[in-house]
Amino acid sequence: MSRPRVPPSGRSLGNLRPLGPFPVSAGRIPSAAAGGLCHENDAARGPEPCRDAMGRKRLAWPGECPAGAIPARTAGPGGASRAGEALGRYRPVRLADRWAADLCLCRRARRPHHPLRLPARPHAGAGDLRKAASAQPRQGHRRLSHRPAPRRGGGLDERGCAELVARRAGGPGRAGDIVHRPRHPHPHRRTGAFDPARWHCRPSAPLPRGVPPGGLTPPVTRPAPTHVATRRRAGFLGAARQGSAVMRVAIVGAGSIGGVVAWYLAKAGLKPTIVARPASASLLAAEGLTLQSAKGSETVAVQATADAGAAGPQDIVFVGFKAHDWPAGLALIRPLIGPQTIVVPMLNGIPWWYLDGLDARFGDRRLTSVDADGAIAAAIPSGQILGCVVYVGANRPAANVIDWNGRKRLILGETSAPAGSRLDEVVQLLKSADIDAEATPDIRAAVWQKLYGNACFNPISAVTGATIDRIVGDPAVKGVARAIIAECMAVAEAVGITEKIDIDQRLVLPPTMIGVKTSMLQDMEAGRPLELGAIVGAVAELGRRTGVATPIIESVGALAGNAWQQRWGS
Ligand SMILES: NC(=O)C1=CN([C@@H]2O[C@H](COP(=O)(O)OP(=O)(O)OC[C@H]3O[C@@H](n4cnc5c(N)ncnc54)[C@H](OP(=O)(O)O)[C@@H]3O)[C@@H](O)[C@H]2O)C=CC1
Ligand SMILES: CC(C)(CO)C(=O)C(=O)O
Repeated sequence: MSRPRVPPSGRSLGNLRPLGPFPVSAGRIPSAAAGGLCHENDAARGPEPCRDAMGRKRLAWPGECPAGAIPARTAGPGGASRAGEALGRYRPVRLADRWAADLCLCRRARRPHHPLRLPARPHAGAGDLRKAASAQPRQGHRRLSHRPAPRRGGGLDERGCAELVARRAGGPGRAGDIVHRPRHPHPHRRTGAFDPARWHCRPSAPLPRGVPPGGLTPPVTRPAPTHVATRRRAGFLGAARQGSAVMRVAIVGAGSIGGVVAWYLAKAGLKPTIVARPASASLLAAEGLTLQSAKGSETVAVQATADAGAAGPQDIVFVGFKAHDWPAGLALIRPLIGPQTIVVPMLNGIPWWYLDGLDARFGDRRLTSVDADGAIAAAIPSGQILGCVVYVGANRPAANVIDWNGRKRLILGETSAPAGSRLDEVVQLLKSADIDAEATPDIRAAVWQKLYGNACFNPISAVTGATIDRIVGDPAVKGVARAIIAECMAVAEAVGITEKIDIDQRLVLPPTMIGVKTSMLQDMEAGRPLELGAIVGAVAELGRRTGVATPIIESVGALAGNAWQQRWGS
């Protein structure tokens, strides 16, 4: 598999330092009290005017602490030392705020993730983790925790943290233990009080279960088929929880996005089956799936197979293919689909199903830019699809290792049927696995909301090689992005989307987008095909059908395609 080249600057998902005075928020951590959001979708709400400590006007993101309003450090667990704070080594942030932000820290102002420690030096970036990963035998890197920076002045090192927590919790601490933020809403958020019972300490090398040291390929367990009537009565989740019926969940295309979803489902004990090409399937089955983020690195055991027929019909199939992978990948999906199967394509761009169920004025339902010969529509029954919009940032340095930016938001919606219980159940399933899933009554509006960003950032990044912040940090390039969004909005309106956005607000980045390479830039760097059909071609195609001109997005798309050809051949 070709791997993305890590540029000499090391500026990748995890190792970032924006250079210019970008129109981004000042890197404050959103406050819990104000709802602390940290999603790209915050762009839809946009920054709000406020004043900083000097009384100057500035824009702040919803939930963001204005500079003058950052609360003083509270004396809760993990508070940094006063000395460190005075030296400017620590950001005086309440931990409750950090949890509320789900450790979704601004790359520009990113601080170590350890909830008990806020030292000065940035923690290891993705590049460091990769080095560490390659330096260790696979079996030995089940937990590739970030090695904390050496102590400088105040702050606790990892060992100190473990001991402190253990002391507070009244139990023994071990060096290397990782202290996790509480999984559930926590009294700290309201009171700031410390409740040791709520903290988890995990041993340093406990995972994955079921992967023996030699790395055996575990058999793919194929649960006994459940009587459909039973599942219907109990609902999917109900059936799974009763233990009388095992819900069968498969992930096909466990790349960056599919991998994040697979990891969370596996971690939650839902035993998803990953269906992949033989090499990836054996690697995943033998070594597990590793997720690396600012929180650390953890590997879970997964069931993986290249034999979709053996896995058989599933209750839910999540598909993480890129739009152009679908036609070739259908062979892997078909055996997983039975009459009750729900298929969830996790995609950027305009999906092939977009025109299903819309009125006849759009003519042919088929979008040739994404489903040229109608093979996808023929293979996936339209009534069994749940649309899905993905707010996750991830990269895949190896077939079983994912670098992840910490976001795990999926928006799901019915594509043609009215929203109902099956949508709720899939959302609940994802939530039960700690994925931030939401149901929307209008999945097409959600598709466009996300597409406004992808349609400009992805092809521009493929042409220029710029991370997203550098695109909006250059006024001329930002102008191109603005023009592309305006064209997209005109097409969206023509196909019936009434929701409007403020383009300038859409181009003010939330902290998590700083330094992010788009998936299209990652593909460009790795020599993989670009997802231009769904992100550019389909917008232009819908524009043609509705009489809306899209010259800018078509031009940038053409440049991106040409840049790929010059670099990688046709
Ligand atoms: N990456 C990101 O940050 C984001 C991506 N998205 C969107 O999510 C979707 C998925 O993207 P992403 O996860 O990045 O894609 P990746 O390229 O990381 O993953 C694609 C997966 O599909 C597999 N695959 C492709 N073709 C086949 C085939 N014919 N048979 C079997 N397996 C196949 C690949 O397997 P193999 O390794 O064997 O090639 C890989 O596991 C895209 O629409 C993307 O735009 C949305 C938000 C953010
Ligand atoms: C850039 C990002 C994460 C959000 O626009 C994305 O969706 C992509 O990389 O394709």
